[in-house]
Amino acid sequence: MPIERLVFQGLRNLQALDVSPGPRINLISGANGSGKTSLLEGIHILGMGRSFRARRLPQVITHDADAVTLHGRLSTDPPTTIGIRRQRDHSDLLMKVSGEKVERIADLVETLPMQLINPDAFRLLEGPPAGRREFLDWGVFHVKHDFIGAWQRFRRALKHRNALLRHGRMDDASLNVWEHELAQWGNRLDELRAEWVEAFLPVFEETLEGLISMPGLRLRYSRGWDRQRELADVLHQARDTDRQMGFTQQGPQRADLGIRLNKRPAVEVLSRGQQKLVVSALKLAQGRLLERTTGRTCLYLIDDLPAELDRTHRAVFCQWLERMQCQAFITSVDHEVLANLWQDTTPVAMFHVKHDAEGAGQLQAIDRQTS
Ligand SMILES: Nc1ncnc2c1ncn2[C@@H]1O[C@H](COP(=O)(O)OP(=O)(O)OP(=O)(O)O)[C@@H](O)[C@H]1O
Repeated sequence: MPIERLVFQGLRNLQALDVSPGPRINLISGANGSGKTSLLEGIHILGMGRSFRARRLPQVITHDADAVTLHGRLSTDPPTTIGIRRQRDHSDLLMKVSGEKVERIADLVETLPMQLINPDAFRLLEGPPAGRREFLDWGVFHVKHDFIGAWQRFRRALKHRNALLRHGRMDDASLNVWEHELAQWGNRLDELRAEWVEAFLPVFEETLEGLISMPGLRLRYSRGWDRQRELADVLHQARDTDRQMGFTQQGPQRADLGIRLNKRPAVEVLSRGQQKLVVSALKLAQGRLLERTTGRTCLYLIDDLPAELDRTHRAVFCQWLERMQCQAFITSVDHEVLANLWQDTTPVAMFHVKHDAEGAGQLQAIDRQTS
């Protein structure tokens, strides 16, 4: 569901803001350093409980402020609100959904499904498997309701097994207990992931085909341990080597999404631009599958689109966003580049971030065309 109101205070260089974004395409323009990315960052924190560029949340608090407070209202009936507050001198992150305090980031993620497309996101193909696992689990989390329970039980069992391995004690009875739990929930995670990948593949292939023709490209899920063997046996037999290493070497915590072109790793053969299109197709396909399976839309945060895609691919990318009925926040230095890419029937809201001599950024609505 789209965000219909944003109220931010104490976020980087941005002055306190209270804006009503459009339900579909929101274009944010402004000079370098004006605060465009900071706006996307604030929305990202609302939905994910963390920044996409600061390791620690206090870094996003305006230099002379005590706290950052972010508030969003979603156009559900009745409206859903999300509130986040982080004080500089407290380590706790206060999170509220519809006025109720929540403890788990998963509650935010569930409330506001979002995908980020920025220069870092384009490293999804070349980066470590953890990024691709996160991508995979985002999809599974939103469409498979028992995923979070299975994931939490699996993580708990993994933590206990790793602790026993590290302490170096030959406590086989305890290991048996946690390995049993680990195998049970690990197998469940694998089933859910495999089912999701099966549904995702055709959507991804269709989306990619719409962006660029790449017939030899294959996406393959690997579960993290030998396909021919039971997880329980793998864990049992690996006890000695796992003890030496001090952690569990095989299992769903090592799963990956392999992306290959004509049997070679895609990163080795694709140009930077082609990699960007593959990642764009992955991200768009996530939102399309979410829409198809749950009827919910995914919010897209897209940082500096003109810099990332050429004119033709930019236009095709925007057509997908239009078709998907999703809400998107797209930044660029110059709004002219993005303003004419949309059909007359698509509601487009435009904002400009103006910054003063001291560097403070002010978000202003500059135009709006709705159908
Ligand atoms: N904690 C902070 N408090 C105040 N200002 C900050 C803080 N952190 C960063 N800034 C400043 O905020 C400004 C906005 O940065 P931001 O990355 O959002 O700009 P941008 O419009 O996306 O720029 P670009 O087009 O160059 O990517 C920068 O000038 C930066 O120095």
